[in-house]
Amino acid sequence: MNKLATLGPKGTFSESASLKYITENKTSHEIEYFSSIKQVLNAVGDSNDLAVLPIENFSEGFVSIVLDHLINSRLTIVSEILLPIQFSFISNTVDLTKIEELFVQFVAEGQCSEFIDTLGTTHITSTQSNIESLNRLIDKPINSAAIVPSDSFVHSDYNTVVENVNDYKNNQTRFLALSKERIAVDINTHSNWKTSLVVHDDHDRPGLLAEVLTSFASRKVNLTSIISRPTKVEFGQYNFLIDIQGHFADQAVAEAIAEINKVAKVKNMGSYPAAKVYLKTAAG
Ligand SMILES: O=C(O)C(=O)Cc1ccccc1
Repeated sequence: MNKLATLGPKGTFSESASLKYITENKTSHEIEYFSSIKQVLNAVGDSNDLAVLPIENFSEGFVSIVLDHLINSRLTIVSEILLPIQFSFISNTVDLTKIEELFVQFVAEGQCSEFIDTLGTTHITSTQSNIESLNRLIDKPINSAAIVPSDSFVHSDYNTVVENVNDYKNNQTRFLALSKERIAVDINTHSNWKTSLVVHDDHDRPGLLAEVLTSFASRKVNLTSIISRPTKVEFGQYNFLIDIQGHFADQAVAEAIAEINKVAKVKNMGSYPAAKVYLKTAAG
């Protein structure tokens, strides 16, 4: 059976995204849970043919460890999955000034920064996953607290529960399904595709990025995101991860990529159906 690697233990948002991928794509993957994002990245292409990991949060932006691995790997993006993300603060302690230690996952910490600031000087212990945060609280129930997914715990088990401690009520995270092999999908099965590219040029020169962007603009290819990451080879050199609307088999996209190829190195990370964005509700 094919195995899908994701961040565990069971109950993480990454697991929810994996289940959504399996259901929507009708695959028969068995989920294998790893205790850190790094371990998931090491497993895909080795023991597992697929991985599902968070790549971008609504307020915190890109998850650099995943982004950097993706840029430097031979993995292909086969799907994006968007999930609404709500966190709760839980503790057995009622007087919040007595809390000595807060367990919070490193991607979650920034998303709940306003609430965490209200706790004052509480020691923050960074965890690898939100369910690790829950388990660490269960192991150390006195004078500690955790920030956990809102549907991951039994309310009556805790004396203090503060719901929706994320800074933005419309919080959401985009996950990617990464494959070691390209999976051929009929372009006609979806109407709304995205393509991710990594663009790099060793020779820093004026106007290169403008030329790249013009190749898309002149063909009315819409960019959905552009982000630079240091190459970590030479200071001041960057890879650009560019997401565009469309499939690499679309004429306009193919022509733009061919043109960019003449002036810079382009790596095609894959074309995949675009996820539907959760719109802001009247309640915020
Ligand atoms: O720990 C989890 O539940 C994850 O899947 C990682 C994560 C952390 C914060 C927001 C979304 C995903």
